[in-house]
Amino acid sequence: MQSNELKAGILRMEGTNNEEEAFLSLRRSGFESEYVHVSEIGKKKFEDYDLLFIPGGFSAGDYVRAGAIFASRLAPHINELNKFVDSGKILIGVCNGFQVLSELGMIPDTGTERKRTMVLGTNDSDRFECRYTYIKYTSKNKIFRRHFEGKILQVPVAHMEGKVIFDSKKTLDSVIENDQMIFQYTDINGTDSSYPWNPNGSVMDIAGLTNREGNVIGLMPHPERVYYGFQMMNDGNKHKNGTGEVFFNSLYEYTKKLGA
Ligand SMILES: NC(=O)CC[C@H](N)C(=O)O
Repeated sequence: MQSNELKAGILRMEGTNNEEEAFLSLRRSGFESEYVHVSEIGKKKFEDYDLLFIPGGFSAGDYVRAGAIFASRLAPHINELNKFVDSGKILIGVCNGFQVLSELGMIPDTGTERKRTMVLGTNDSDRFECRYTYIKYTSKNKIFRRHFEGKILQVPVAHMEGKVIFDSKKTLDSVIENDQMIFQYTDINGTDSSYPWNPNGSVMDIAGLTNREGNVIGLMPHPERVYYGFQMMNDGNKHKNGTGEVFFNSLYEYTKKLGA
């Protein structure tokens, strides 16, 4: 019997450590989740999934650079991955997953052909930053707009290499012009973004970026770690729902509409 459920594939390899939170979050929001180890690609085909998720962690021990080895394991399948993205489906990377997408040159994708134009460098603090942050949703990206427009969200970060650095001003200008800056770090009021609000020193306080079309998403904070309200930090506000629930519901709603 064929399943009518929307299927999310969670890519993983040795050292990914957020796949279970991603698996459960995707499932709670309606997807049928399935792990795809990099060694299974080919046997499991990207085109059989409705969304692909690259989770956080320390793939290959962060050797070379965080995400570099994971990206090199995906590089032989880049045509298939590009086809997946060109079909309009969502490819999303969180933290180590964002590092992988940046290494692959899939974000911010400003050229006519995908080539690398950014890195996620070592945090300005030279430390692993593991704590709650606030991010604001400033873009008009259609996936999250309905729920997040004008909102400030609490989401935790846990990374050492999260500082967005572009290769040129031209890339930054193009990112702004194409509305690719999806999340920016801020304080709780949306006014201050100096350290520690911006945990890594990212240019323009960037916490999340998309490709030009808006369906490849990379972000450093971890919405899968705050699916429920009780996982949120007590900051005086009543967090009935976790940021993650709304985030993953948005992914589901968008994917469902795509297939309709
Ligand atoms: N939580 C994570 O995905 C960690 C990301 C990466 N290993 C870093 O420290 O930069």
